[in-house]
Amino acid sequence: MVSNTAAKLTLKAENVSVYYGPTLAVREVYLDIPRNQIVALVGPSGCGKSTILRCFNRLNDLIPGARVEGQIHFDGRDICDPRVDPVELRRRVGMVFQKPNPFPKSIYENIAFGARINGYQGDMDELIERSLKGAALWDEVKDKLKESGLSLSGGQQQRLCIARAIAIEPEVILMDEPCSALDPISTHKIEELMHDLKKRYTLVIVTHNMQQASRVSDRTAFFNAKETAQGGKLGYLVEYDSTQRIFSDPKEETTRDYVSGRFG
Ligand SMILES: Nc1ncnc2c1ncn2[C@@H]1O[C@H](COP(=O)(O)OP(=O)(O)OP(=O)(O)O)[C@@H](O)[C@H]1O
Repeated sequence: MVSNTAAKLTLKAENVSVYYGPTLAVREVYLDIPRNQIVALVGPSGCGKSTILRCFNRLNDLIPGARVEGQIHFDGRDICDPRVDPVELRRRVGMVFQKPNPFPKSIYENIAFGARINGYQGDMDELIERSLKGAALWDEVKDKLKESGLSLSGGQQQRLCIARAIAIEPEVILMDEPCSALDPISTHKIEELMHDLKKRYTLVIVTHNMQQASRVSDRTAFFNAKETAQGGKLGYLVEYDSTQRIFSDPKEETTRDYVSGRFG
């Protein structure tokens, strides 16, 4: 029988270490990602946040020489198992990147394209409308669906990428610094959208913005890195707890210093 706690978990990283070639980049990470929550990964540059994020949908597979050790449980399976189909995994665990990256196609096609590839057979117009509404973009684009996705503002493009991600009905959405290329108003819109999205999805976000982490996330993982003898950096997870605890009463002094802006 699955325990209550396990039933509420979406993803669970167990003793995950990632190498790039011979170099260990981040070591021995344990992280539980609860369903319908937002988890923020924070920490100074090079501590391995993006590397860990990419483990959750096996995007590191696409980096030559990258190797992941340990286990990541998703829906009762270890997704690091080579028998798991990474394409199907990425349908269920979608990704939104730092720089908005719409396809050079119409707004409509930006969403229809992925849906078709994933075998969507329903009413495409209805899917486009539902996805754009889900990404809080419909009202702004409903009269120009045939225009290029690239004609939109940066913030609108990022919401188009979110619409594209949710059109294929993932369970988890990974976001790697989704607002770092956006102005404060667009950032605010995306943050509001995240609150809305977590009713249906589980979100894991990497952010350098401590205020953003404290505003949007339920749980925060603080990573740090130490210098290695070879002059590189080795990332590790310092502390993972409710966001409220990490920002008000963390266990570790380095966490307190980082979230209050004293280093990094
Ligand atoms: N494709 C790659 N090839 C080789 N090394 C890499 C690659 N991607 C990341 N690394 C190394 O892995 C370590 C962790 O990088 P990562 O980008 O995950 O950190 P991060 O915390 O997300 O950093 P930032 O906040 O600057 O984006 C760094 O030392 C980085 O140089």
